[in-house]
Amino acid sequence: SLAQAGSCSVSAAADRHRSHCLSGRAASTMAHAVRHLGQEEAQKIDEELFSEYGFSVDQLMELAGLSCATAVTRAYPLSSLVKARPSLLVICGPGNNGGDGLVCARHLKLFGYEPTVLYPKRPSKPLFQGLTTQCEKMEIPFLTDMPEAEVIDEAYNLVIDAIFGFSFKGAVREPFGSILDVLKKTTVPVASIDIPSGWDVEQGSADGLQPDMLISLTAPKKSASLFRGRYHFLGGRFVPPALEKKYQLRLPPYPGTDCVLQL
Ligand SMILES: NC(=O)C1=CN([C@@H]2O[C@H](COP(=O)(O)OP(=O)(O)OC[C@H]3O[C@@H](n4cnc5c(N)ncnc54)[C@H](O)[C@@H]3O)[C@@H](O)[C@H]2O)[C@H](O)CC1
Ligand SMILES: [K+]
Repeated sequence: SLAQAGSCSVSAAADRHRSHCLSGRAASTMAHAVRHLGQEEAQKIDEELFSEYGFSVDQLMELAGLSCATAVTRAYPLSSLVKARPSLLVICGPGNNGGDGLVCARHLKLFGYEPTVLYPKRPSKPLFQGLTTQCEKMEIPFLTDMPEAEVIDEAYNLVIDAIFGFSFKGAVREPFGSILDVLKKTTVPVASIDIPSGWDVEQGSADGLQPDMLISLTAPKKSASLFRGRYHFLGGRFVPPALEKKYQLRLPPYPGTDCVLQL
């Protein structure tokens, strides 16, 4: 309200809640602030980070995965988990979204969680082999099959969906169609990395997965406006200002040294 707006000061704590503290007009301006990217645009920015800006995939994947682990820890701190063990299931797909999932699992293990990974389609590239070895050496178990929905609800506090990101297109192919069908039947919260898997990157999916959390990387994609879960975070604090300006991303300022921001 306007009365609240007058009493709000700009501080790190207020930063996260600033849209509640602004006047109606300013708040609606804020709502338009972060740009939502189309699929081709997201892929173009990604490509430019590698070609023009000299980043390697490994670098950005490490920062993306660390952001995801940090955001998950913010939304579901160890003290909030309902099961006796801090168990999580991380489902990784065949592309870079799956790679983010492996990095996220490794950091979550370092943060005190007990992640288990399902990684049914593994690319032969050294990057993904390395990330798999790192998880195995961290004593993160890998499942051979997708468990039934009831087993997931019984065994895990949370599922991390790292199946598809911004390059997903068309009808879901196996084995991921069956995996997503099971995931839709589970009642434990799902945290999706970058895109809720199975959603069209721009149009979403009316009968698709409905995650409790979405971690948008670099900038939210168009379908993020249809996200109805409790937690929407932005991560991937690696965008050079010149690139942000070129694509008019209008990213909200990350507080202090944080690598994530709740939207
Ligand atoms: N710039 C950034 O923000 C970074 C984001 N990262 C993450 O990378 C993904 C995008 O990765 P990419 O490899 O381009 O694609 P995906 O992981 O989305 O998936 C490609 C993978 O999936 C297969 N596939 C596509 N459609 C289908 C389908 N209908 N059925 C089955 N399989 C499908 C395709 O064949 C490929 O194998 C981004 O979202 C972020 O999570 C980087 O980690 C860092 C930079
Ligand atoms: K995903």
